[in-house]
Amino acid sequence: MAAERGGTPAGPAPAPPAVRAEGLTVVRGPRTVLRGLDFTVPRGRITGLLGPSGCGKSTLMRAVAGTQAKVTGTLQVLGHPAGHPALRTRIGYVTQAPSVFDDLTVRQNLDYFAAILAPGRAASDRRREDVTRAIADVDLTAHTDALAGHLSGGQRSRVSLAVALLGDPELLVLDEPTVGLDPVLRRDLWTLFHSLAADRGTTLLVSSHVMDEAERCHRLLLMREGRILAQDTPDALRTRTGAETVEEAFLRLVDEAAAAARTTRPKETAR
Ligand SMILES: Nc1ncnc2c1ncn2[C@@H]1O[C@H](COP(=O)(O)OP(=O)(O)OP(=O)(O)O)[C@@H](O)[C@H]1O
Repeated sequence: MAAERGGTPAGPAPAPPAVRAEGLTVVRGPRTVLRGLDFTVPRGRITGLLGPSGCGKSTLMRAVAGTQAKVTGTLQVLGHPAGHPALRTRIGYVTQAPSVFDDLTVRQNLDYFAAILAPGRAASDRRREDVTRAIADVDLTAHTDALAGHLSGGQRSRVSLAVALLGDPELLVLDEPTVGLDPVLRRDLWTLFHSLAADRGTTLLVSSHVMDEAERCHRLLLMREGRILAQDTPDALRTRTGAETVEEAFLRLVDEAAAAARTTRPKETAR
């Protein structure tokens, strides 16, 4: 089990979060897509980013991965400002669109990216081990020599995930990794995510718009219309709202937010 960094002999001090955002705001085109978000992502845990389509999940992930323009506010990632060059090899980011070469096999795709991460003849044994392990991690060993262009959509996204796992990143940012997968593969991927967190100490930020995946996360960021509605464990969210499921808790929080907006609006317009 990976040790949490930052412990002291007097007692374990809580490790600083992997991601800390304060007043995070993103403008895309004419729209303010993220509106002053404050949140943290704890290290070595799985944080689920959940909310309806279009609420800003991908934009938030792009900001954390350092690929989003027009980001303001504070966004610290693994102790650096998001997008810092020192973060390039420490973050694995998988977008919704698989980025693989269709005319290469699964192994050739991974060999290519492994050679960028660890170039040179001296690293060739390590590269071979890393590639074989990453292919096994995503359950594609039977397809090692298949052309990526001949794989299904779900298999191609798993090749992208394997590429992200190659460098053993400290932070994995996964945008809807289970979309289009059958229930068995979804379960297997969640098992992999839990073993990455428990055995390798990896921090995972995983988005989904399927609320039943919320139960598989250690912690949740619930989003709606560019804002964070709540951040807590699934248990705490259910207890706080008196709901039986995270989906029901989400709906109650939406109603609470709408009621709060109704009570503040007359005062604002009365000025
Ligand atoms: N390139 C762009 N220019 C302008 N607005 C954009 C652009 N891309 C996304 N948006 C807007 O930003 C908002 C958030 O989009 P985003 O893709 O982050 O949402 P999401 O929660 O990830 O959605 P989904 O679950 O459907 O992927 C949406 O309202 C979308 O219309």
